[in-house]
Amino acid sequence: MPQNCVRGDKMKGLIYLEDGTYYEGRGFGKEGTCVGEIVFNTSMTGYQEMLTDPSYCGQIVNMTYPLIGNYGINEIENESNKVYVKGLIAREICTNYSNYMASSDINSMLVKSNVVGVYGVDTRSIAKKIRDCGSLKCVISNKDISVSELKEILNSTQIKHDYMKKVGTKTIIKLKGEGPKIAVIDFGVKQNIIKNLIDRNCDVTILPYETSYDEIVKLNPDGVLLSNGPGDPKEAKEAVETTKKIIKNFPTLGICMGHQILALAVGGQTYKLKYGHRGANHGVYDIELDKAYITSQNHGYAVDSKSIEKEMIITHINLNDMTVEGMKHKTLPVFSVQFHPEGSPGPTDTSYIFDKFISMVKGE
Ligand SMILES: NC(=O)CC[C@H](N)C(=O)O
Repeated sequence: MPQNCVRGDKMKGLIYLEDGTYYEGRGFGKEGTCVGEIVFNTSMTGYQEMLTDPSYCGQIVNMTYPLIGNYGINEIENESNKVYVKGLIAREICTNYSNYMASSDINSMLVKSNVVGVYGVDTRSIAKKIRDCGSLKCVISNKDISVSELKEILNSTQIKHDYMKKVGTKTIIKLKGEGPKIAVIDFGVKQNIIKNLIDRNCDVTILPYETSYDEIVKLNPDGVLLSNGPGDPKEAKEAVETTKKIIKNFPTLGICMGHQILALAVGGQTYKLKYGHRGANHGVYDIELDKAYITSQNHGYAVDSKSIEKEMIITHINLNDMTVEGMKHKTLPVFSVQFHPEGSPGPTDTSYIFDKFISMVKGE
């Protein structure tokens, strides 16, 4: 059993936010300094899924749950084959894990993946700060560095918004199955979305997000899934154009980024939320089923409800802030959700979304 000692027990850790606030803690993970958008996640578990979720690409994640690492890192709960989170902030880090599945600890994972970590700070007060100020640019470091040096780094570093290019498959991946042929447009797809399709016997083809409409037609899929992914949906201009054609000809499901791209494709608008939704217990109301669900969420943008009214019907709303969580097309077999029906981390109570999609694809 590894000892509960983080390599950085003596390592300094500093967080500096663009409004001038700074926090002193200790360092862990890879020794270094990184700049990114700071976001907070309120899940009590699921740090491994979060670290490997491509939708977090470029972001520094502040975990409000006070103990991170206690069940270790395993070979199974990866949402991709890389750590995409840029930096990690925790109240307390545990490397003395206790779990039969674990084969490594969170500190080793961050070191191996070149990810900077800071712990020993009040992550709940940081979350409150983000809630008050809205989305913030941030720099964290576990090097021997001063606050004024960090400020300088923050001001001189521009955050590049090219995350979509960094994630997702670059080649076509085929996963044979006996059921419906599903083409997944990969904006940074989570493995558990693919797993949900495979569990339903689908024949899955994962396509780079820049795949042309003609190439999709050649595959002759029974349905198309627009995946989750990082960044601003408005940057996926070509994908929006391709989606306009896809929805006229194929049953389509959009998840998270896919939902936002679908909104843009029907002439709607998306906007940046003040501080986003990231957690495993966001209440969502399914209007058609008259039922509330606890969902897993990770998004910083949302669909403007008024802007989609002409083409779409709103099917789900967020019970905290009443933002759009799901919609369906008025005439075409096309629908989408902002939350994550695959959970991971989080409840899988809304996995009925996948069943609904498969039924739709089969024309049931
Ligand atoms: N998980 C996702 O697909 C996130 C979508 C988009 N990048 C957002 O932050 O809103």
